Amino acid sequence: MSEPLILDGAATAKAIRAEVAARATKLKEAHGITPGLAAVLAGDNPASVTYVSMKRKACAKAGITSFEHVFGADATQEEVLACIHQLNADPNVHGILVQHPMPKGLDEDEILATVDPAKDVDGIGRASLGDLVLGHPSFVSCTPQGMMTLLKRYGIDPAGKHAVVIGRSVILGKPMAIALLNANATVTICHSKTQNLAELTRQADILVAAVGRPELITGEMLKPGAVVLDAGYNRVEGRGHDVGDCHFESCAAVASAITPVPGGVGPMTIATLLEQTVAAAERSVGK
Ligand SMILES: Nc1nc(=O)c2c([nH]1)NC[C@@H]1CN(c3ccc(C(=O)N[C@@H](CCC(=O)O)C(=O)O)cc3)C=[N+]21
Repeated sequence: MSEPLILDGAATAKAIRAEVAARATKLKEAHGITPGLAAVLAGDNPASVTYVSMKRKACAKAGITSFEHVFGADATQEEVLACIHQLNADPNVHGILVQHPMPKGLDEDEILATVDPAKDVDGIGRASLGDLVLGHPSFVSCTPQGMMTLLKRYGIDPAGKHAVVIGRSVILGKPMAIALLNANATVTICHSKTQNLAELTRQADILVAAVGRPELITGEMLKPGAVVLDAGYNRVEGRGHDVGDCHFESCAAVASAITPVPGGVGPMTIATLLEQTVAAAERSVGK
């Protein structure tokens, strides 16, 4: 097999962020508004803290104002809900991101359901997920949407392909499976109780790894020529950067196209969040 196509999420995200910045400038000039994104964080999950700080920097560069509401791990449901209500009512806030996972003791479902659907730029509230299932998506969970954008920009059409999604989380595996189905793929969803995982992954024309198990997927589990999208970001002791759910070298030897970690799916997640925030601000002025 020749060298695979590297699906360069970092470069693609950079192009999207430039488009977002131009749209933000236009909103400012035409309507005098600056898009605003609020992050609500509780507890000190290290991945969440990293993500919120990356998001803050990306917003600043794209001309989006960011707001942060940080609670301790002992925050009460009432405090967090009061914060969401306040953000729903704030005209300077066009997007609200509730950092997942919320600490145990908080009812994350209720918190997400309280976010105004018009501001659910992270796409994981009931209304957004329902719209995705109905086939007329409003805001889509950022990581799946980022992967779909990457496929589109590289001219990879899922229609008629067998897509195998590993993982069934509400922010990743489930919405990715639905998005691929909406794009006319034949979709199989695998998870921790799946038997004969390798037998299924070997049938994948498009393989999406979204389980949070470092290097679970190896080259011998792939069909030659598969397109591999790795949404994993695992902290592994002794490795200088996050490690994906796929073993890169062995997978790259078999795949026709593959996302690296870092520099693949991660940057697309942030670019999508910015894109959907600008879209929310545009909709708020009726564009
Ligand atoms: N409501 C919610 N929505 C999320 O989208 C969400 C979340 N909660 N909780 C945490 C995870 C984590 N996440 C990442 C985003 C970008 C990178 C990313 O850009 N990573 C860089 C590497 C960054 C570095 O380590 O310097 C890369 O892959 O190139 C990683 C992880 C979004 N998440």
